[in-house]
Amino acid sequence: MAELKLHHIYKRYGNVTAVGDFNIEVADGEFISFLGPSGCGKTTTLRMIAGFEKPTEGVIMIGDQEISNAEKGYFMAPEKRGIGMVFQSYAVWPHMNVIDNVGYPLKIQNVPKEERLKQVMQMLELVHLKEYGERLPSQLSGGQQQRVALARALVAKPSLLLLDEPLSNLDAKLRESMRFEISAIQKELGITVIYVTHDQSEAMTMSDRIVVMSMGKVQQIGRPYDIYTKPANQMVADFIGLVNFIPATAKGDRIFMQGYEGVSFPNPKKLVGEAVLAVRPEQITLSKTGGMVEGVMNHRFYMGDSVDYRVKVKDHIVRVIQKGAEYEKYKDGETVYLDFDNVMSFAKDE
Ligand SMILES: Nc1ncnc2c1ncn2[C@@H]1O[C@H](COP(=O)(O)OP(=O)(O)OP(=O)(O)O)[C@@H](O)[C@H]1O
Repeated sequence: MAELKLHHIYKRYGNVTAVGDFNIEVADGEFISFLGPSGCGKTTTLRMIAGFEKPTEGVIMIGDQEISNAEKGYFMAPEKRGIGMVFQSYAVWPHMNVIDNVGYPLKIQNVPKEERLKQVMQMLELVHLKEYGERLPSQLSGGQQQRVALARALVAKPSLLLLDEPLSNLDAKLRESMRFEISAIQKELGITVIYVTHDQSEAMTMSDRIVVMSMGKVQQIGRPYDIYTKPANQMVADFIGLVNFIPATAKGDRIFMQGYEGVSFPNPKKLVGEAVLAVRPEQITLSKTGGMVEGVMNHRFYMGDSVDYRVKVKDHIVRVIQKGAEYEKYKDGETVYLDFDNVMSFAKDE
């Protein structure tokens, strides 16, 4: 059972603030992803939880126990924290077979051989590698090696598991299937997981909540649905999913699309003056006969299950994605009309 709390965590390297004021309370059994572009501070935060980096400020707690308190100068050694970890470079030992690799954490805890083998085989069953116990890592695929690393992290029964881009070395298909396997294992064991990734679809499919980070700062913490449909700012809207930003002006209870003074949307945030409208490509409907704004078909990309259109609307290129559309329905250069649904709005600098 592990609840994890980060309270006003900062990490500074000289005058670089790698992480600034990170706060979260993670519930027992929750799957949390840290998501953000390269250099946003995900790994640094994870390493502070693991105990490989000391926070410059703030407190980290597992359950009721402080594992790090910068003000008091208290810092628990990584091996005492009882945390499991799998990193991007999932070093499995090349000279040990799968059983010995997975059993290693138990061996250093002096667990007797028979008991060790029993626990190792349980873990190998969980990660679907029961038949591979005698093999050396060189006789396994990348995905199988990844699962050995996962089994090794899990065998010590950590209540908190930290995963840092553990699927990044795998091909697209394997990554996809491993997502579901990791989720299933996490649910079955009821462990708390912190998962670092820059892959938004990975975070969306696996997480109970996502922490979106940018430039060392938490931008939003929320359920995947809330992050996607109610992004806190333009950075989050842009990073999670695809989005068109359209300049606009807010007046009273409406926001007017720039260049189309007749086209306006509700103003729930009571913005004033320069604003930005944001609409997802799949929330735009195309038509030949009429709609809110007129545009010219610029490009079409056939994606199999959908067509990805670029439509020139005045000076902007608007991206529209239609599921199940026929590629030939619109021709390049043809006049088309667009209707916008679920339009989001932000202040210009939000
Ligand atoms: N030891 C260090 N000394 C100075 N700056 C550092 C150090 N470690 C990290 N940083 C800086 O802190 C910031 C956050 O780095 P971090 O590795 O946490 O990012 P990240 O989000 O995990 O990125 P990536 O996805 O590329 O791994 C970066 O700007 C990085 O250059």
